[in-house]
Amino acid sequence: MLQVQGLTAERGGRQLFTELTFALNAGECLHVQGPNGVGKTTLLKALAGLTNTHCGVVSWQGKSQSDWGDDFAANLHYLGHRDALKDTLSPLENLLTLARLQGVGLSENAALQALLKVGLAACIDLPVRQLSQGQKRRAALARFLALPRPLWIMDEPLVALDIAAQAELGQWLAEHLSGGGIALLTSHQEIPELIPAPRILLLEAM
Ligand SMILES: Nc1ncnc2c1ncn2[C@@H]1O[C@H](COP(=O)(O)OP(=O)(O)OP(=O)(O)O)[C@@H](O)[C@H]1O
Repeated sequence: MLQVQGLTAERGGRQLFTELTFALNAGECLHVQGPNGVGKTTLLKALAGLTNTHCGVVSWQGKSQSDWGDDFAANLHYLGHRDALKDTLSPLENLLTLARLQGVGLSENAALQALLKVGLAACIDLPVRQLSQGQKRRAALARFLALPRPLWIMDEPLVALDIAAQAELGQWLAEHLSGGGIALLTSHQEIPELIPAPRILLLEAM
């Protein structure tokens, strides 16, 4: 379970959100909504433990982020505006390198299966710098499928994806949730139908 208690953040001297409190159980998805600049990315980064620009308590499985320390990251995948891929490496090398750096066992065959699932059969060995934006995003999504983690945090995951890939992402999210995973995402686009439907958190300008 992800628990958020009294989360407050400001950026550049401006209060973004204050005293946010909610909990997400296994199988639940939260769609964070709100206008540009309201603080959605800031919230997702705070929940992923990628910023310290906030105060309040974020707990995962009953233990606070600070108590988890560096081990917290192993519970989640984060997809940000940038795809966090090394440009000179192929999608396959990116995936295998990530797994190695994180000390996770991932066979080449399992990595290939994930890359095929995200539709990258034709560019598995190309350096990422030669991929289109949508292909880069697919390559970034491959790690969600190759390295199972219970918490998925996705900032505008639909950006650059074509219609077919958007529908597939909806399917992967649904499978993740039905397997007991938790997901938080932002999207200015309508997200493909999920079962169960996401809960909504609307951030409003303060
Ligand atoms: N590094 C930074 N330093 C100062 N202010 C920042 C910084 N990053 C973001 N901000 C400010 O924090 C506010 C919230 O930004 P954030 O990216 O969280 O918004 P958002 O809701 O995700 O917006 P969008 O829908 O445009 O992606 C914005 O007003 C932005 O100008």
